[in-house]
Amino acid sequence: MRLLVHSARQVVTITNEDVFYLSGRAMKSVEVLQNNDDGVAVAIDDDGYIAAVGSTQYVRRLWKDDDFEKIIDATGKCVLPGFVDAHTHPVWAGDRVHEFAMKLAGASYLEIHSAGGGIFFTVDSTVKCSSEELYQSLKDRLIKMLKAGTTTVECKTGYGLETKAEMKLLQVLQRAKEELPIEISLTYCGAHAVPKGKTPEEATEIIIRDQIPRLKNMMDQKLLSVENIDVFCEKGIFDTEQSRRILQAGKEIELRINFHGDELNPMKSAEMGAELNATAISHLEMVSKKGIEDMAVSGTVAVMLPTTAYLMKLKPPPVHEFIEAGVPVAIGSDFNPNVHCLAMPTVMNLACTMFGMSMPEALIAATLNAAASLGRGSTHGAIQKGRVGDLVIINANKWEHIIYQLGSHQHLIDIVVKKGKIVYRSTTDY
Ligand SMILES: N=CN[C@@H](CCC(=O)O)C(=O)O
Ligand SMILES: [Zn+2]
Repeated sequence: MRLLVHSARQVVTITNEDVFYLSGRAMKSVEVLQNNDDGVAVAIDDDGYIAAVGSTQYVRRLWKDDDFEKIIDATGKCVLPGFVDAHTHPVWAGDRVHEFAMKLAGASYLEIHSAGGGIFFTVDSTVKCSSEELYQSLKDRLIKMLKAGTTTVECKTGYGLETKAEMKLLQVLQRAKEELPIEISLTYCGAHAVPKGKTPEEATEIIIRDQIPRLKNMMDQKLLSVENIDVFCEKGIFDTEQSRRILQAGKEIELRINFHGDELNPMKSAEMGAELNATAISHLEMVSKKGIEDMAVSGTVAVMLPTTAYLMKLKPPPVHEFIEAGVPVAIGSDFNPNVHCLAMPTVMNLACTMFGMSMPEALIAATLNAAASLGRGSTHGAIQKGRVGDLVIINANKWEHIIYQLGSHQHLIDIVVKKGKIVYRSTTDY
């Protein structure tokens, strides 16, 4: 056995049902094991999967202490599933702190983008960097995410745009996937913006005729393992029909559809995504009622991004309409040079304060439902026998502190476990 965590004050299992996600009324509460005698324990096997969860006495009867490679005494602490960040753009160079100042002074995101800033500024800085430089900054960001409790993260390309540069970003992410202890779900997002000097139609053709076939070729040669395809479906970027063609081409090479839609303008992205059986759609501030209904039917996950709405002062998306309609709602940090947030505890706090979510809703959105948005709803995001042994152990006697104590996750997170291995321990930092 790889790991025993025992005597915890609480273990938040999320659910005891055999489900891939939670929605509707089932999001109102999370399953918490608490035992006032000798606390609660989790045992993780040699392959990194959860072998047992229950009272410390029960779990300790199943094995001898000598059977475990490592034992953690979690007396007085709470154990949660590792967080799953459903949406990030982590590989880029050149910060945009100057644009933050412009936005504070009133400039809008699309104004900055149309004037050649925004994504274009980042692309210009990124393409000048070597793969090694990009890898080192990516690694630094991913390790910070891990220390903030994220054990699985969706990572997009999108700051290369041209074919060669996009393939380079995919390779940098692939290296991180192979070398780092955080699990990565890799997303190809060549359609993040229309490269300068091209029309959206020309860019769409290049993506379909050149980039996607190259991607397939590299995947066939096992040089890349990309899981998802993304596009920025937005007025002035890729329209809904161009987005549909790109996503369909990705689907044909067996990528899951997971894209940006209905953010700044109503685009009927949700309706289009549901038609294509998208796994997930992000943002959705401007979604229509029909779009919500269609996503409920197709089982598409709605990925809400509270940091973006906060920074850009967007109208909050209709989170409760999604939940009541039966759509699985997830959250993500949307880490990118526009929104510099690496920590899911902060995202959960903003989901509550900005979007009116309850703490159980925010935690489910940051674990099981985020896992579902990455095709991992049956294996990640909950502490159940047979699921991956990803844990966050916090120095608090009630799990809600991880959301309530805004900006304090560094002080609360004691240990992060990925597949039964300790990948971060706060004491080693001091
Ligand atoms: N909307 C498109 N992509 C990002 C922003 C990327 C950028 O501004 O660099 C987002 O999700 O918010
Ligand atoms: Zn994004």
